[in-house]
Amino acid sequence: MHMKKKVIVYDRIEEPVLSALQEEFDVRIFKERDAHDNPEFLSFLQETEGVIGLGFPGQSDILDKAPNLKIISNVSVGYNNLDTEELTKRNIMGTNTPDVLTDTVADMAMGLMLSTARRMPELDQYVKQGKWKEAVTTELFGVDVHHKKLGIIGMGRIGKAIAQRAHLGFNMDILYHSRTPKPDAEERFNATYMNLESLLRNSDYICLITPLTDETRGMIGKKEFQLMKRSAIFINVSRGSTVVEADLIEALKNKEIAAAGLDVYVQEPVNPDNELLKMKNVVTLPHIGSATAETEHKMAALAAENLRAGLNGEKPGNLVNPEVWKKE
Ligand SMILES: NC(=O)c1ccc[n+]([C@@H]2O[C@H](COP(=O)([O-])OP(=O)(O)OC[C@H]3O[C@@H](n4cnc5c(N)ncnc54)[C@H](O)[C@@H]3O)[C@@H](O)[C@H]2O)c1
Ligand SMILES: O=C(O)[C@H](O)CO
Repeated sequence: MHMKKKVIVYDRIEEPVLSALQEEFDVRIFKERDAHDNPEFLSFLQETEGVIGLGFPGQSDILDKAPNLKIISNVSVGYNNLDTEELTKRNIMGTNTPDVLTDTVADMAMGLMLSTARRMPELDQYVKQGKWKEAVTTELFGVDVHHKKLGIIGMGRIGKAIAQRAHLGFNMDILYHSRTPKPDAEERFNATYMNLESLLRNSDYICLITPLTDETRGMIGKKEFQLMKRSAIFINVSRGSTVVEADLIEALKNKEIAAAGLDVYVQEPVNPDNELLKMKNVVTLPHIGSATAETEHKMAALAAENLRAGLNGEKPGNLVNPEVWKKE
């Protein structure tokens, strides 16, 4: 009898993609808490050929326990959960889901910027508590977004989609810092390339949207917050660990910056005792940049396509370690 290949769905994958995978493969769903010592997880992992999901810890200690693994298909564009060198060494493919989420994340970055600047969550509470009159006071007025300077750190797919919205929709001046200059962004959004220090000094809004790598880990800390304007509003939609969170808390407490809008945290789910959650000038979201019904579906479908290709001996469209692919 033909044996179905074993596949782990890690954390979750949306329907109807899950049902389709269950038809084709021997699927088992595991959650983050299982990754460490659940004997059922460890025994299934021994025989697993493919993993699909969110944030599977693709590091050597887990890979040692997965001798048959061929592919880890992330349902995310970020792949900081994967040790790509280690995967390549072991001939394991890693894939991600770029492009399909770009506009959704950029919409959310603009939403965070607007809601932080115009204090929307705070005002929402006043209205719902019947305190309309108390809400309409100069102390609770926000600041303008339009015609201000937006500094984008990481002018990639999402960075450019943010620049498009901010420049064409809100008449913002775009400053940016990236590994290399992006002539297309300069042409389309009149964006100005700057070193990090100049960007931090000159921006009214700073939006961080780089991947998390060895280079970007902690790239915004005490020194960087001190360079920002006291009126600056800081938005992080990248990964929590691109920022030194303790330094962000200090900068907000000491009024070195005005406010922050955050979708990501060093620890997720964020610890309820985290001081950021107690600050009125911080708008928080639970890492939902790409989480709309439409985009979740597109990401799940693309990740399943990558998984199928990898398990059928074809080259997946979104390899994050392309050097692993060798034609026989
Ligand atoms: N909050 C969310 O829900 C959410 C959703 C999607 C993506 N993300 C994050 O956004 C990241 C970017 O996604 P993308 O599709 O735009 O990726 P991308 O690869 O198209 O763009 C990343 C950009 O960052 C730049 N960069 C890399 N290292 C840098 C450094 N050291 N200094 C300055 N710039 C640097 C690159 O040059 C590139 O232009 C993802 O890796 C992920 O971590 C978060
Ligand atoms: O990287 C991404 O796609 C999102 O942050 C979901 O993890």
